[in-house]
Amino acid sequence: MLFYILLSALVALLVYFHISIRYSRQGRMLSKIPGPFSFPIIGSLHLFTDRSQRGLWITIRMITDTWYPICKGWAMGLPLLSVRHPDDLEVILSSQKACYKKFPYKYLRSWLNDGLLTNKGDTYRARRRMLTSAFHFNMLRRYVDIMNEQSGRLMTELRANGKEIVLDVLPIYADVSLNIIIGFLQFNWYHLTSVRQIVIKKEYSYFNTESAMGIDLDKTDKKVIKDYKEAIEDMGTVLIYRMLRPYILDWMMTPFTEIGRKQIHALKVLREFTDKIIKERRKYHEMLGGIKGYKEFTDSLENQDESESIYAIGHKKKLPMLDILLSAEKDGLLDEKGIKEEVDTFLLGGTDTTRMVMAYFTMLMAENKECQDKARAEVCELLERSGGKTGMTELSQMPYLEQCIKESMRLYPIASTIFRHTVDDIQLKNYTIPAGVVVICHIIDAHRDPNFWTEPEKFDPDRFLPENCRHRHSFAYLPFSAGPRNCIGQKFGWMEVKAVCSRLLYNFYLEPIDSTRDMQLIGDFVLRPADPFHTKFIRIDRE
Ligand code: HEM
Repeated sequence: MLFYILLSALVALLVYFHISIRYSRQGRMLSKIPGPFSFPIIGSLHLFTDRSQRGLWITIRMITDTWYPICKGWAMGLPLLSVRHPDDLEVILSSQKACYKKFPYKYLRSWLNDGLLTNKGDTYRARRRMLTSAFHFNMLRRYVDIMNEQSGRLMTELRANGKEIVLDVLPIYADVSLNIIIGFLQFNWYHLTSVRQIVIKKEYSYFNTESAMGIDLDKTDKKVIKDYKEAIEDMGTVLIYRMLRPYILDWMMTPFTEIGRKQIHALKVLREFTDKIIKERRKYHEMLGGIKGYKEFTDSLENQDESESIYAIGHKKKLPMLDILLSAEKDGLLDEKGIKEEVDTFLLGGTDTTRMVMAYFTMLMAENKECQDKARAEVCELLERSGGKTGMTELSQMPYLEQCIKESMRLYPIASTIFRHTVDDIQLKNYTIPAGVVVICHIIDAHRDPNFWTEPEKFDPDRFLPENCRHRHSFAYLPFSAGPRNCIGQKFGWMEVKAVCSRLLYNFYLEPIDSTRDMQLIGDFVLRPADPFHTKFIRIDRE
């Protein structure tokens, strides 16, 4: 008897839950938008029968193609709206009413907390303003040296493989991108000249000069970096797992489940890595007499003389990323937790992204020989004069290489899908959407929409000739997103990718082994191939 009473109560509760959601103002507004059939409670989750990462990718593509250009869905009471048309993307990404992030970014909060990627409101705006100065042109100029050094080192390693070698391109760029971002955070040692500083760097650098700056990773660092990369991959798996099972709440991520154990272990590794980077930088400043406050630093920016030496401690005019955070801490604008959140965020935002852009560029150059030769001719003309190095001047004079990278990022946008949460009603092209909806922005579908790109599957860098871009919808191409929450690191990432890709073409001919036509894609933090992808590298020997 008791069983039947409880069962009836449960059914009544579920019916109430269903009616109160679907027939609310929000539900009624969404009902006008087309979409797949939604069952009570589970909504459209029944479509996701294959819950692997491959299955997820295929189902989502099926949904966005079938219900072009907009569709709604439900998942355990959560209203979802899928958009891909540039007009709708423009409204969503430009709107202050939709610059919030909840699902699925909330699954990253156990790691990134209030870091820039996951934060919102006034704290977000204050931090974004503060961190923007790390990407000032004068700072970017200095980072070029790190990029040069790192890409040179990668080429030396690749060249040591012999005249010809077939490699899986996916892991190739992992170390170079991680080392460059550590260099960006710490800006260690590079431009420090005093003897005292050189002694300090040897004694106190956890990521000693060799590892952080990439001359030679020693064994300890290699293990640390391998574990770190695996932990990021594990967090990607956790993210997808939880996106498909929104009923799993944070408190359920315990050591008693496999997925809980995976997250706990990954977070431990990620935290240790970040703590070490911060600890090392603190020690460095202690040795040099302490860091200035943020206010003193920003005041001095006002009167900056471009030619001035900016690196000697005590005379800083611009700071590397981690020093901005430490100086903000000194002025009470940020605490230790905030520093960690931003370091974690930048490590995530700045490694897998650039690394995968380089990988797709390599695959596509190998498959498109004419474009490869043309880009190489441009690069060689510049690099033969500079002794193989890429300074700011060289990087600004590679228009065709840029077109090739842009076209790679069109076909394979690293952030293929991003999400926003509406906090007010918003008028899209054909529908008004209510507050409280998760908007899924399918950037990859906009990049391959035949209404905006002729023969969208074809690799054609000439699409990015200035005369061909002029009349294109400005939201048909969004590799770095757009609007108030666009990529803060785009100039840095763009420079890094050019530095590495130009050196690649200068050092190697590329030939296809696997084909991008057969490549199965999956998406977690970034868009990746599901399987290894092989390309042949043929060394170019010069006198
Ligand atoms: C070529 C490589 C890169 C691509 C394609 C890329 C793409 C993107 C995209 C599409 C977003 C928006 C994500 C969203 O709304 O969910 C984003 C955000 C972000 N990116 Fe990048 N990114 C790249 C490189 C970098 C680098 C090198 C850094 C750091 C140095 C970085 C740091 C960030 C951060 C912190 C955010 C969050 C910004 C905010 O919400 O205010 N990215 N990136």
